[in-house]
Amino acid sequence: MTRVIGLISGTSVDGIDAALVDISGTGFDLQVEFVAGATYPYQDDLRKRILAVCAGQAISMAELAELDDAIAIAFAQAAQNIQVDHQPATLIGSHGQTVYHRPAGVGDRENTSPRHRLGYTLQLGRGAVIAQLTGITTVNNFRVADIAAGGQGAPLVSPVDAALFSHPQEARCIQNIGGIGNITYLPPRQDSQPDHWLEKIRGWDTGPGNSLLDLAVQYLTNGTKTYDENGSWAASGTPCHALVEHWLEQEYFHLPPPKSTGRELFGVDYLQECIKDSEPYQLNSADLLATLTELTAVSIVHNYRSFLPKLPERVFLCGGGSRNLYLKNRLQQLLEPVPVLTTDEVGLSADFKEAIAFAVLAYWRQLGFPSNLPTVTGASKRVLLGEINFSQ
Ligand SMILES: Nc1ncnc2c1ncn2[C@@H]1O[C@H](COP(=O)(O)OP(=O)(O)OP(=O)(O)O)[C@@H](O)[C@H]1O
Ligand SMILES: CC(=O)N[C@H]1[C@@H]2OC[C@@H](O2)[C@@H](O)[C@@H]1O[C@H](C)C(=O)O
Repeated sequence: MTRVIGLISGTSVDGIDAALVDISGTGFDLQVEFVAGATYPYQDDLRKRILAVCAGQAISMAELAELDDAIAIAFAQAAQNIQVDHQPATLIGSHGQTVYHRPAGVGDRENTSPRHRLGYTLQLGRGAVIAQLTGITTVNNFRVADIAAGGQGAPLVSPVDAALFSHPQEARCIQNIGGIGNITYLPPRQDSQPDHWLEKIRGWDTGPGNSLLDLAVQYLTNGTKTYDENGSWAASGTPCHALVEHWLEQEYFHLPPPKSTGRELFGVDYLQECIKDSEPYQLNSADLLATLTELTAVSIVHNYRSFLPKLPERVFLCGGGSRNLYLKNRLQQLLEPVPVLTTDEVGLSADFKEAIAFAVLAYWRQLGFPSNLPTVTGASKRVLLGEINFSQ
């Protein structure tokens, strides 16, 4: 049994999720026991600097170095805090903070080969610094090896979903709704030989999760609120279906997987376009929020109906968006009769699933187990994910 800390701050940039877990087993046959989880919000100034860089603001190399230091120190502090009152961990898996993601094969429309260009991705918060500050071996930089092998470098949680949520008879979808949404499709495990089962797993980024909703709430409240708690503001409005239909024409929703995205596409500029599009309809604030929430729900379901081999028997939500009850209800209605639950209902924290996943990815890296799934990321082969930083 290895006690591992998983750390991530996602595209919402709301803070560092830390999970303390005990892991045993090998390959996809793992036992993962959740010991503790907590979210450590970024200091206001650090969050603003990160969001500015994510929005494309230019910074000097000196500022980049300072930002990287500040993030690494905050991550190391989160690792220290989560161990208080617990037996210490011997391994850390740190995703870091994504500040830039350029998916593979996107950006050069002239070239006829869809995957001709390597992706590029940057997660700040150096693992070597976290290892030195905590005294714990730290695995980080998980995405780069998959990208070097021609993959998207995301989503990486799909193999972890496969280990934790697969069912012998049931096809399942695990739908993360963070800043960005991503899906893992898990065919029934009993149906096929292990290798064949792995090849049938699918996963990709479905598009916006909460990113547009959070930005809209900040815009509508002049920054006094950061998200639509429980979706109650959106629930008080009426979605404009004509706008949703129009927004659904966006190329990303029609791009077949493998695909990944980020705030570079579904960020501030995208929201401004949406607001401009909405002007002729004279929507009030609640209607605008309801319409953006509808886009998140409809785009997820559009992805399912367009690209899954078949609809799953059950869908399990995770990520902060699973707490948006209006969004959850809309997903339930649109996917009827498929039940839409949360991962909590099968015993794994919806809030800390991503942090747990990076603990598992670090554990796999330490075992020397190649953990990307080429059918998900589009990589040419399975590779070891993550770089190991020893503390001495
Ligand atoms: N009670 C709630 N009601 C509605 N929305 C919520 C609630 N709690 C959290 N959220 C939403 O969840 C978001 C954070 O989700 P999460 O932490 O899963 O995202 P992330 O991990 O940063 O993103 P990603 O998975 O794309 O990397 C918040 O920004 C907010 O929009
Ligand atoms: C580049 C990057 O950080 N991508 C994130 C982001 O947040 C959600 C979605 O886009 C996802 O696919 C990915 O993270 C998760 C943890 C993943 O790799 O599975």
